[in-house]
Amino acid sequence: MKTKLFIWSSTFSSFFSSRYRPFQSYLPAFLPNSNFTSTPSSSNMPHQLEEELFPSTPGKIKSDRRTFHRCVASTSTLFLWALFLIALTASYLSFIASSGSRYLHHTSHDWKKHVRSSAQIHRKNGFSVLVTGAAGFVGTHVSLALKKRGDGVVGIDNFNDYYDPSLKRSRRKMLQSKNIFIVEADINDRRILAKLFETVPFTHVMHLAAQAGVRYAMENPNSYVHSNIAGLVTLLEQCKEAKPQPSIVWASSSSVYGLNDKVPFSESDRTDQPASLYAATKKAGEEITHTYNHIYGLSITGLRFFTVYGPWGRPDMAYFSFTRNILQGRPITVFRGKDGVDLARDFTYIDDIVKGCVASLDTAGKSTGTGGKKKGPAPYRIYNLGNTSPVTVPALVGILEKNLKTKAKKNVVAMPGNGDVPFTHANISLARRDLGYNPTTDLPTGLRKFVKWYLSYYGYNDGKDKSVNS
Ligand SMILES: O=C(O)[C@H]1O[C@H](OP(=O)(O)OP(=O)(O)OC[C@H]2O[C@@H](n3ccc(=O)[nH]c3=O)[C@H](O)[C@@H]2O)[C@H](O)[C@@H](O)[C@H]1O
Repeated sequence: MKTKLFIWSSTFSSFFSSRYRPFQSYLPAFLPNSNFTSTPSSSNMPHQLEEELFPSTPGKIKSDRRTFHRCVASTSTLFLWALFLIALTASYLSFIASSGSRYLHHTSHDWKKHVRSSAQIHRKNGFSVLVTGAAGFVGTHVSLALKKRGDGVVGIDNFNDYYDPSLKRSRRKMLQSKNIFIVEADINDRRILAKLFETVPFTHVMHLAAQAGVRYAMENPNSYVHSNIAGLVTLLEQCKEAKPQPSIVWASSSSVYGLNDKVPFSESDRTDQPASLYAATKKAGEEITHTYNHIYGLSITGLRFFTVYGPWGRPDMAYFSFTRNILQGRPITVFRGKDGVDLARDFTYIDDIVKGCVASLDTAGKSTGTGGKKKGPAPYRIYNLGNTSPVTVPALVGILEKNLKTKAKKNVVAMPGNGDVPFTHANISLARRDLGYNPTTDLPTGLRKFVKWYLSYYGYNDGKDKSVNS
């Protein structure tokens, strides 16, 4: 708060002094002994002489009356500025008060009761898991799977509007019906994180909160730094201090392979040539988590997800927006690579991803530190979670057309230089070996399930289309 006030006052005063330099030069007119003058050379000069030597309008000598009028005008402007400053301070204080009350709300007796009940474990040797991004696509599915088998699950999500927040609220409703409580807060909020860890000794953190989307990074780069870098560090700081330290499994991305063209992509391949800021922040996340593993003994597992799709998915992704446009008779834009080559993705169905996440939690191994002190080496792992069979984007459109029984209006354009990569293809041998990961859903099967969900969720089955703003 002190820092904020300082920034405020210094911004205001520098603005004020640059804006009101002319006003300062009039002050000596009614404060004869004042040293508050704008021209250093004039500090010891009689007022009349100064006016003659430095008239405000070159070539003209000002009359006393004009000076007087300006003084009056400037005094009233100063008064208006003072009012403005008071209003600004009042609104700042009310903002502080409201965020304080949000914090109090979050830490109330009722809040703790909800958190504890949600974290309750209902199986032998079960986990209590903090799921960040729990109202997100993968977060929702993983939370449900953990709860179903008897683990305690508490969610945290900031419900931002990167895509339609009403979809996130519907997911939350579904989780609530299974007694999964989601705290509405940003992972950058240290106080709330501290309260959560104070309330529950989490055994694991499933960190899925992130600013997703490859192309949006050109529109809003700072949101990636805020969530994927700053948010990650805030969370790790909390985890490192926790007693006991939780084991952490988190979502990296296939995009870290960037311009790598060795296929299929293996974990040991180059990841130092990201093609987008999104990819760069995920790669940075891998380095940052390594540091926390090395210094503080946090057990870390990073999962490189390959274009995850399915029911309750993300409206910003191609399969989702294509479905919406096809149903509404609107055109879709299909990107094509260099020399007319089709783009391809190793599309991975959500249920397979969930199995990979849960297996990662099960095999994570313990963190070794406590209260910020490392006691010995802890596991640091990275796995690809893909499907191992890339499909081209036109083939994806074909499958959707078949399921929707509607032809798409396609605009085929060259892939813009906006962070996209031409193809992805996962080598999943490591995940198979260590996690028993074995994807079983191909794209036609997965998209059939997605379309079924989409039609029902957006009311097509009752003849309504609620997806216009999705
Ligand atoms: O694996 C990941 O790490 C990432 O996967 C996902 O990124 P992508 O693989 O780029 O998925 P997605 O946008 O669905 O585009 C799919 C294909 O459609 C093409 N595409 C896209 C839009 C469009 O209008 N036209 C088009 O042809 C496009 O060129 C591409 O070839 C996640 O969004 C991201 O958050 C991250 O998790």
